Amino acid sequence: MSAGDGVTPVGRVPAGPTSVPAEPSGAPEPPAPTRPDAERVVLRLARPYLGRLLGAGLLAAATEFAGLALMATATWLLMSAAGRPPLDRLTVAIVAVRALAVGRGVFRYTERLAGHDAVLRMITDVRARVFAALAARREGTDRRTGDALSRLVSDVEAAQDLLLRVLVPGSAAALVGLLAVGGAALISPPAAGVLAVGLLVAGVALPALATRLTRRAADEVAPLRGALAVDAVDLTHGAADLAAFGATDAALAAAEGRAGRLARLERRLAAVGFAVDATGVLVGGLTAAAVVVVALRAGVGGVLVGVLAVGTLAAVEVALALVAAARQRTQLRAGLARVADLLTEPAATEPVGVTGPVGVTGPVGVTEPVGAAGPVTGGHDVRFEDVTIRYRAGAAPALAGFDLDLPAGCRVAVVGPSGAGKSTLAAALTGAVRPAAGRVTVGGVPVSEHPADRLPRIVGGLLAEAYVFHATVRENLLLGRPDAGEADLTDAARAAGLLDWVRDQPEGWDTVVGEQGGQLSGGQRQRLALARALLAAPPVLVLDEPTEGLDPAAADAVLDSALAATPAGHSVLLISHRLSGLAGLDEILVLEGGRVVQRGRHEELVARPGWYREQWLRQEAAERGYLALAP
Ligand SMILES: Nc1ncnc2c1ncn2[C@@H]1O[C@H](COP(=O)(O)OP(=O)(O)OP(=O)(O)O)[C@@H](O)[C@H]1O
Repeated sequence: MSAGDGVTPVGRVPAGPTSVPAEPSGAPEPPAPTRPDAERVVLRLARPYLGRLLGAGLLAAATEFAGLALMATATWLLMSAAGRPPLDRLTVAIVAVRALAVGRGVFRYTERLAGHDAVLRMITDVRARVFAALAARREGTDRRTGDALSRLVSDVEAAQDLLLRVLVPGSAAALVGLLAVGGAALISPPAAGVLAVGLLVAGVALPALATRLTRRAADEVAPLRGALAVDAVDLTHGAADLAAFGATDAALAAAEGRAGRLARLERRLAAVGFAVDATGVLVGGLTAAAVVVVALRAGVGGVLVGVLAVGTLAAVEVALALVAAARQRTQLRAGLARVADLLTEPAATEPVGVTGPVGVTGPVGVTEPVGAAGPVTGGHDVRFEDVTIRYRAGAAPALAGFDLDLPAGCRVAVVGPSGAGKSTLAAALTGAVRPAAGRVTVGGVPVSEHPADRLPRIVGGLLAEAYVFHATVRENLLLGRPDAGEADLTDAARAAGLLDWVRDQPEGWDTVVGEQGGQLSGGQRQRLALARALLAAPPVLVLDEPTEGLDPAAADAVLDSALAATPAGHSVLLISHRLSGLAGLDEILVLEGGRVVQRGRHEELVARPGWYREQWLRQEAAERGYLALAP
């Protein structure tokens, strides 16, 4: 990314109705530009399972061939039996029919087993990589939850279908087609020539036609499905706000519009599919008729003509599997392109720990952070050098020429009005946004060069809009440090002012907090997120508005105890609106419009005219008034 390019942080979702009701904002992405190499990217991941896939392909070919041979042998048997020959002349054919009928079932079963075994192994790997890429994505993304979900589920299934529904049956059909022509040539070379033409029409021309007719519509389907997944998330999570603003109908109408378009596209795809299938049946019939005429003219005997006719019908049917494969391939293109895009993004999104356990699911489905194998110890100096961050090209920078030295063990607060750039600072430190100019280093190494699974163990804490999982209090806390014991949980909860509440709950640590902590008050949710950050205790602890939602007295107490609970030698970067409780910090920076306008210790700043002093006096007066009114 060049300096000045817009940077979009990870995990920040444009809030509220902005993204929902208006048709243009929620409109589906334009069809993904097709990547010619998308299939290659996905197939590269299948390499370790090539042997298994090859086996599945051969078994699929054996299944189809057994079916074809069964039809041909059964026809020969029936027609020969009509002439009442001695039974011993039919014995071999009778045994062959039985063997082929049983063999076909066995081949089909083992093919499914081998194919699914290979593909499910591969898909686990692909899903882990896609998940890791989504999780490790540090910049350039404003992907929405629903879209990410859609990538993780349906797009990844495209990779599975590419192998199971396109490559395996497609190559089996091609192989069996060749064998059928070879077999027919043994009876009558001219008839084999006609069969070859019929198979080329069914297996090459028709698939090409199907691809041509459905490509455009198919390319629109995947982004539309992604947009609908986003709609589903917005409509459920934003239901209360939409209702409050009377925007429910508009949002529903927009979503219905997209659903209608998707249905129309799918209908069109189905109609073209039926037409092509019908043409395929016609091609089969015409080819069989032509084979019969040519074979009769070539003087082939009656029984063998019958065998050729039925064999032709069966062979064309096998070749028509290529039409289905082509159709499927067309429909998979957009999904595959989206997966390939994600898997080939530049280094910053390099898959995290794909060789190890990625996103290990905990006891009730809370996903542990990658690499959260215990706290990292040791000093980690943080330095911002002339850092400029711009979210959109041409827009005013969120941070401009920002410098900060945060030696290991130092405690610094960043304060300032709303929109000053405080959270952007934290995002730059955690690698969620990348500076357009300047650099941010931790332990002397630029943030972007830290391995993605290591940085969160050095820098972390309570970030803006911390997520609370639909799990128990214990599980939410253990996310911070999976190996924490009961005493650690108690200490962290006490420091965050959550312990009394936990002890009051009948289920204690096992109290389920609801989706996004919906069964907690705003303050309890904040304390829970703070306790988790304190439990994680990274060497560089970022606390973005740790006391938001707490009343002044509780906020002071929680901030004091949280700072006291931070181990000596660990640095703290505290971001706050409130100026109370900052007296013990080593330095306070006042940000305005992305620039540092004041810096110093609390007692220096309150003594100087400026934003800090004004704000301090205002907050003091307001809080004194609040406390005076409080019962
Ligand atoms: N994801 C984003 N996309 C575009 N602009 C953004 C994004 N996040 C923040 N900004 C802009 O960057 C500027 C700084 O925002 P930031 O969230 O860092 O401010 P803040 O000081 O933390 O504000 P607050 O105290 O209200 O949380 C603001 O002008 C904001 O509109």
